[in-house]
Amino acid sequence: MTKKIAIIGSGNIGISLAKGLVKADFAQAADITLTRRNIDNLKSFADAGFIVSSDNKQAVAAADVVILAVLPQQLNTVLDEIQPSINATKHLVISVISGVSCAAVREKLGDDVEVVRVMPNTAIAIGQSMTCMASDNASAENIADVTRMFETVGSVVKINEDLMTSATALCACGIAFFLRAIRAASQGGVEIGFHADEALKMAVQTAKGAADLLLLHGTHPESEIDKVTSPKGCTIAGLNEMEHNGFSSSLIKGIKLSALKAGNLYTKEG
Ligand SMILES: NC(=O)C1=CN([C@@H]2O[C@H](COP(=O)(O)OP(=O)(O)OC[C@H]3O[C@@H](n4cnc5c(N)ncnc54)[C@H](OP(=O)(O)O)[C@@H]3O)[C@@H](O)[C@H]2O)C=CC1
Ligand SMILES: O=C(O)[C@@H]1CCC=N1
Repeated sequence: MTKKIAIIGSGNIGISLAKGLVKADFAQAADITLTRRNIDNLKSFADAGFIVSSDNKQAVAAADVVILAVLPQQLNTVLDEIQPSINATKHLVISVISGVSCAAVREKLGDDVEVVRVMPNTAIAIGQSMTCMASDNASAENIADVTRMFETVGSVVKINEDLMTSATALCACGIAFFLRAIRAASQGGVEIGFHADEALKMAVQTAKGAADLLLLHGTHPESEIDKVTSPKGCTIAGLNEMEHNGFSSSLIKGIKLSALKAGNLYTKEG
């Protein structure tokens, strides 16, 4: 039997996940219920065959897998609301919410509920997510199921739960960091003579090539950089100028601050 999925909180990441699961043929749209308070914003998804609803309790009651995807500050209201509809023997709860432990979810939903915490990124919509996963009580079977689910929409790494906020910064926020780097490169491209659209296309393909070199060769970035930097050449001149201006340092500092912030997004009191 196909498992029914309820995505509670269908905003940026909930929708990206739903699209990715359908695109990867992991689920049919009709097996996924999308909830949010303002369902007018989900009209195109209803048209595409998803079930859309503002009734979280009903969505949970009809589901086998409950995916929590509201903002951390919206979570307590949702947990209080769905708690009476949760059945520990039936439901597997998956939370994508930053900074909220499996134990904190169980504190509201019940001690015997299996909870898996996952941290995908928005590239999940195109099957290219880097998803980190942790649980302190899910069965091996449920862990394997969740791994399979998220492997259909990208790569999955199982980590210790205490590293989940670090994973949030590096992988989930990381999408924005690399996108900003691409934007900056395209802005540089405009200054040196290209129209904005062609500069962006060139920067995007160059970034993709860099990532693919590492993925396909399995090499370290510096060894690929060594192949680009001709002695007395223009690459090393540009790279060193960037480093003098704090390129690596600013990326590292940004990731550290994001990780710190990710750990402080939620309070039990709401
Ligand atoms: N965006 C990202 O790249 C990633 C986000 N995350 C995590 O995912 C979670 C969601 O983030 P994101 O998608 O960006 O945020 P959004 O604000 O885009 O989505 C949250 C959604 O929750 C809905 N919502 C709020 N309250 C309720 C409620 N009581 N019942 C049902 N739905 C509700 C909102 O819609 P409405 O107001 O209509 O109810 C909104 O659509 C966060 O906890 C974040 O930490 C994790 C990984 C990556
Ligand atoms: O910015 C945020 O808080 C969320 C969590 C990770 C990505 N977006």
